[in-house]
Amino acid sequence: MNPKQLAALKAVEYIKEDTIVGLGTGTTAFYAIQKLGEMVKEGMRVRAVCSSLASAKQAIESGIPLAGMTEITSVDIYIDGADEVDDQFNLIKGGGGALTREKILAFNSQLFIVIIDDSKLSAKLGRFPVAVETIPFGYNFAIPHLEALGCKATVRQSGDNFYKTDNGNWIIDCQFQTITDLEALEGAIHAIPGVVECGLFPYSWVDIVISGNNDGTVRELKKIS
Ligand SMILES: O=C(CO)[C@H](O)[C@H](O)COP(=O)(O)O
Repeated sequence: MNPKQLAALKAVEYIKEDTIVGLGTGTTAFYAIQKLGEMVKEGMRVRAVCSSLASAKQAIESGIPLAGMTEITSVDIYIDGADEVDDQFNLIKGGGGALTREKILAFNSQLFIVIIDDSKLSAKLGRFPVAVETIPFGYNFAIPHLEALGCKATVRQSGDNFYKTDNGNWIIDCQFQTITDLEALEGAIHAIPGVVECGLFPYSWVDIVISGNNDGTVRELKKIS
């Protein structure tokens, strides 16, 4: 079994009967959705909210009922991958472009479980670019302000076009050096008009990180504070 699948299978053990489950996006979350689909087929009663149209499609095809968005204001558990995780559990997410919906679910979850493989671990964040979602009108205005914060900013492409998020927006990938103060950087990015959200997730939102390894082991990490 690959390390992402190991982490995902461990995480779904936390899902309880009759709960609202937030389902993330990406190749690691894929395995969690797949397993939850099997659990539902075996009789488990849950309803899901997904952080992307792709994950919602997979959930529906796997037989997982979706919750109506007008019915819920929080989720019991949210399981999702990450692109980079530091010692304190600060995260960079958004490699799959779903950061805004992911952030809404993470912020509004009772239990946020991050599933990764060991290659995602860093002592300090900064290896992976920070995705910044902007409305199309604002993206080009935002670039110099983002670069003034110390990054190299690149608009994400999909073939010959700009990559379009599920919210109809563009993404600017911002490659920083080491990120020393996540909250200050997040605040500065949010202050730029036209920015919808960015892929920085503070440690205080994260409850559990589960990481799989190529050697077939999986572990729950301890937060270093
Ligand atoms: O943030 C994300 C999508 O927006 C993903 O969780 C992140 O990119 C990790 O993806 P993967 O599990 O495929 O490595």
